Amino acid sequence: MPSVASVPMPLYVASAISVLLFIFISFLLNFGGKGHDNRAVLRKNLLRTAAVCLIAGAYGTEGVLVARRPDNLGPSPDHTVAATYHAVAWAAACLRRQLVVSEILGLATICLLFGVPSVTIEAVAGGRTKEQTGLLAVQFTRLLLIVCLLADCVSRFARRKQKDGSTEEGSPFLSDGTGSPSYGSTDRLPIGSDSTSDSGGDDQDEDDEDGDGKDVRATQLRKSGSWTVYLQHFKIFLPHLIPREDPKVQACVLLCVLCLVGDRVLNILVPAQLGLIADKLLARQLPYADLAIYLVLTLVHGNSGLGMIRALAKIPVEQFSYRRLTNAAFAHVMSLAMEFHADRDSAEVMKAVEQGGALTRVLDTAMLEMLPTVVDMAVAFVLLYTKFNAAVALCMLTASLAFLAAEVVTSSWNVDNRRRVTRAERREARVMHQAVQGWVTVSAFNMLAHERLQFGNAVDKQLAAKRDWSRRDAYITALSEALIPVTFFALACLVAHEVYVGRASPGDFVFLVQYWDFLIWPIKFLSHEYRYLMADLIDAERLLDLLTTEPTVADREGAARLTGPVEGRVEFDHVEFAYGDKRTAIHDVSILAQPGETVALVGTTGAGKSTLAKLLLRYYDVTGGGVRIDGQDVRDVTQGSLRDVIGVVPQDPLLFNASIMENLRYARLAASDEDVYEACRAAAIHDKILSFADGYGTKVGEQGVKLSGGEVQRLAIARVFLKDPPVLVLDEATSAVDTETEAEIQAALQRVSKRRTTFVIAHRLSTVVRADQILVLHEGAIVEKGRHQELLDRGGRYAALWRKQLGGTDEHVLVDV
Ligand SMILES: Nc1ncnc2c1ncn2[C@@H]1O[C@H](COP(=O)(O)OP(=O)(O)OP(=O)(O)O)[C@@H](O)[C@H]1O
Repeated sequence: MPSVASVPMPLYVASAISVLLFIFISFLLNFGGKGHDNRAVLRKNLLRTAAVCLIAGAYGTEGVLVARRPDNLGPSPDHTVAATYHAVAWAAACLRRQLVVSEILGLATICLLFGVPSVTIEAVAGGRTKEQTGLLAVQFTRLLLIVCLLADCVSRFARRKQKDGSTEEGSPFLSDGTGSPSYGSTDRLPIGSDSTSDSGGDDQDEDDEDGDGKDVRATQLRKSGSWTVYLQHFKIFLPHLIPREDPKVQACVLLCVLCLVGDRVLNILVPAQLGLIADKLLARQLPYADLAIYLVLTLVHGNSGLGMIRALAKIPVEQFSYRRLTNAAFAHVMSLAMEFHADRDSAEVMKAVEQGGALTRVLDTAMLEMLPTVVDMAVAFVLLYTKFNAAVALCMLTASLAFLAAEVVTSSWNVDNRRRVTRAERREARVMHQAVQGWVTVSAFNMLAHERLQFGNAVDKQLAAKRDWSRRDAYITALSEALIPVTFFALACLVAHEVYVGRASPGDFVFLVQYWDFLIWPIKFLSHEYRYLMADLIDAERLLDLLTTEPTVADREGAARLTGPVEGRVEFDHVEFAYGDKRTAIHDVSILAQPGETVALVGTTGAGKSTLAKLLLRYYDVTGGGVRIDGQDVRDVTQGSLRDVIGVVPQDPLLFNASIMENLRYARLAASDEDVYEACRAAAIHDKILSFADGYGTKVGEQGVKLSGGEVQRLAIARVFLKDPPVLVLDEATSAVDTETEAEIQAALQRVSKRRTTFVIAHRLSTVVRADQILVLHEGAIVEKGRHQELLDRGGRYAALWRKQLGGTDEHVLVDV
């Protein structure tokens, strides 16, 4: 007699797994979201709520009816388990404040997919008992309700589509319109911004202040919504983490994967072998041979076998990510424009790059640790299902997913604390860097105690943040790990029952005990890794911020090199410029410097002289007009080729903490020793260098602190001589030398400037009297223009400046002119 038992049991198991996975994935996608926008929810009215409740009730009834079915109809635990899973899923949907369209659609589809075939099989089977007919009626009613609900969802979706017209047509149903795979929430809670976070609000604000508002992007990231949306921001790191073009690293990844596969096989073989030994012992046989096999298997399985090979193969994989990521971060930071560097604290930038290094573990963690664990769970499911029954397998799967879900929830409780830690670390680095770098100022003002206090506070803050994070981490670990013995207890009860009823042997129980270790360890590891992966991502937020910062000055697509040989005709054509939102720094400035001419820029402090030099070097782009060299706009040529033809002696030249020779060669790496000596002679510093104990090998200290201001300036001039560019910018190049040395350098400068266009920025007017043009700047505009004598004759601003300097007033008087 055909009976309900003719429905294939795997159909029920598959349906239970589908519903379980659907709920889990739906949870993952939704977690962190504040809610769903109108398009994604069905208003919860009485009819719909009643329909969902009835479906849940129908599944519950089906479960009870099947469980209580008389034995002669064939016990069907899989059917009962599947019905229970569905009942719970629908009950959970009913308990939500809103009915989410995607969830209803997903659940209904799964139910129809598995429900229709099973009900059809049961319906066509003849000779039903009264109970079977009752069960069929329940199932049929349930299917009808589901179809109605599905139709309701679809019609609502269609109505919505009509209303929204094309706007929604293009967007995926589950999308929030931003292309993100979320459920369409627009206003989401920041990840981890739960009310239970113990990071005090005040502290938070204070820390944000520490960031000087530079955490804007990180804040945007946090506010971006659920963690799936959040993770998408990190896509830009993928090329640096995946070894697409490196066969050696690819081979190592493959080796790791093979080790993992071997590991998974041994995960089963080792406990199976132990089960075999237990069975032999119970049968009073001596299992020496099996014990020897067990020994070999465990040796291969452990850290002295596959573990060691994997550890060795992982080294190049980790180094690959580190190399790519840090090089990319360094190159990007260095390619950013002056605006960025003027705005950021260098210590913080360095710390951000260092913190971002945590991402190098991502490939390792995601590919080599987390992915295999998912495979482990699938293998364990099949194994437990074939060895025992669906209940045992589903119990394991449910517990694992619940464990992971708990991890996702609990980890989010600590996200704010982690952000506080990274911010506090960056602040600590900044305070230390500023104090160490500014040691001279600190000690000159006798502020050592103050700096110690500042640093101490920064350290305390960092430790307090870390303490909060670690404490919460310990609570989270304790909470999530409490699930482990509970799961083992449930599994052990189920297997013990199977042994008791004779469907499994005691050896199978031993198998479970050993296999449990292999199974739970990766799951524990997975959740642990998830937590640390989130921490790594938080640490890398500022690096992400840096890497996504567009340079404000960049080479145009296909920009050519400045074509040469460059004669040095420099033209400022009605140039306008302002720093950020500040008031105009340069206003309608036009200058034409013919090749070989010397143009002097004089004027009050803050008049805009150095700014003009920065515009020539294209550290900033003009906001109006244009700057041209030999008729080529500096914005149309590559920055590299532009800076190759300009030599600068800045107001405060920076020397690297290396030998004098190395510092000089920085201008031209291929320069011979004789070229360097020649340049130094021209800059009147050669004899001085030879008088040092180590001559050209003398270390200059950080920023050249071991040299006098005049010596540093002359070395900077020598560097430019060595570079030998067609255009020179001397920004107060001789301000720090005595009158005698200045005369020497001036003579040298005149010699070299004969062949090149030179811009001289000077406060000391005696240095510019021979200039071909003298431009007097005032508040960003040229107010006077001419040669020295012409300007004196005019009796204007320049003449007044000149008189004051002749009168013996010091340079500071110029500030007030
Ligand atoms: N990075 C910057 N961001 C914002 N404003 C700036 C920046 N650099 C300079 N400024 C402002 O632009 C104006 C012109 O500065 P600039 O350095 O060109 O003056 P200067 O004539 O060279 O002065 P000095 O003779 O003292 O060197 C000043 O008011 C200055 O405060």
